[in-house]
Amino acid sequence: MSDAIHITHVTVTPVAFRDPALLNAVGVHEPYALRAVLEVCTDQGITGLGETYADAGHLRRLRQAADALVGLDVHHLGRMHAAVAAALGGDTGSDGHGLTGMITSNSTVDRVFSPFEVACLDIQGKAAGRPVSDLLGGAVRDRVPFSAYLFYKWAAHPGDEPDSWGEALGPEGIVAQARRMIDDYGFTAVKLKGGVFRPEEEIEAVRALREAFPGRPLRLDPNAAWTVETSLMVARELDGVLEYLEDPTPGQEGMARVAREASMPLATNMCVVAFDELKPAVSLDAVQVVLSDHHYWGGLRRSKLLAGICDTFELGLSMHSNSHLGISLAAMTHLAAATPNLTYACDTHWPWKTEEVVAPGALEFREGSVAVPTAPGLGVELDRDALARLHEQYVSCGLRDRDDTGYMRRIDPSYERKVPRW
Ligand SMILES: O=C([O-])[C@@H](O)[C@@H](O)[C@H](O)[C@@H](O)C(=O)[O-]
Ligand SMILES: [Mg+2]
Repeated sequence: MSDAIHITHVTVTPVAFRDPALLNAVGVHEPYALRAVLEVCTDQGITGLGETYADAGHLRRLRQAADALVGLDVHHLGRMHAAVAAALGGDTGSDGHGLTGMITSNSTVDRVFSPFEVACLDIQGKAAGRPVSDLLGGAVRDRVPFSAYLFYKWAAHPGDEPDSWGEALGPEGIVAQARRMIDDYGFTAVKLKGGVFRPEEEIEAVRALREAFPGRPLRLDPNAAWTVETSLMVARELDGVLEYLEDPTPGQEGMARVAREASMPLATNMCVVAFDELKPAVSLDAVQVVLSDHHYWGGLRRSKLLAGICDTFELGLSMHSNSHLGISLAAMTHLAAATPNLTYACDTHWPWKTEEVVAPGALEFREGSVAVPTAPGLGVELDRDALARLHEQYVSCGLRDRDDTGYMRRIDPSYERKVPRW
């Protein structure tokens, strides 16, 4: 029998990496995206990696949880989850940026536990000489497909030089962006982040994508910017064009009203974001596709539990993404590879990023997909110089919470966050 592997200490390093001026329903991305890199160290000398959000409250909770996990065996994930819950003692996080739905004390525990779980699976895999996908039941696919993730965007952050993507504020810019993303990465599915302009303009952009890329699955996600009536209008206009319509309107009741009449499935990463939201969603038939995300569903094994529930209730399963780095991409890839009913191309913000903390080579896009790493654990290694540089950038950039609305209001003081807006 293999030995216990005890956690001796955990390092939590916040980092900031450059992010373009991407527009969404609540404002615009700030010049830096924040992430936290976790290194879980053990008495066997094996270290595991995790990656998560780095908003100030979340960082504080990560550190509280880290102290409570010292001494536990990395195989005892259930005890670790309980230890995190006890350490947080009902402390509940908040969704300041308004893009990820309701946060409860249970879902806060899942959010905090997630990167520790990923790091412990990395350690278990390294100790056993097996990739993380094997610990999740084994890969059912060797490559994981991802979708192109298009954004309306400004050419630059105010005062900066234009980035290499340039401006995209209408159909022409969006089609050009899609073309480059498809040429560079080979994506086969395409998602447009909407909720930025009037719905008629976004319908036009989706139609332009359909014309430019016939046969490719298309998605539109306005992050609940529309009323039920507007959502139904868009659903009628894009009948036969969208693979799924993501979070057109706020709340399960509203989504259910849209779902009753829309021809395409509705997907969500806003109104079903925790286990206790599944039962009402199923009873209401509010959504047909759940976008999983191990960062808030409590890690990779609890995301597999979500997959089982979706399978049982005949819900489709796709994968959500925020701005992220390579540790997260590795975890997402292992999870998707080992989840048979994850049949949609996963979201990723990957192409928007120009800086990284993992050493190059382990994760490459080809034909829109990433090969599942076969090395033990997650199969990625930290680039320590890059980690130090991006940590310095975190210290000097001054950002401590994601605040797309606040940043937009600094540029346009008349900007208001409205849900729904149209
Ligand atoms: O990065 C963004 O602006 C996205 O809107 C992100 O925050 C969302 O959580 C996400 O991509 C989504 O699918 O809603
Ligand atoms: Mg979404």
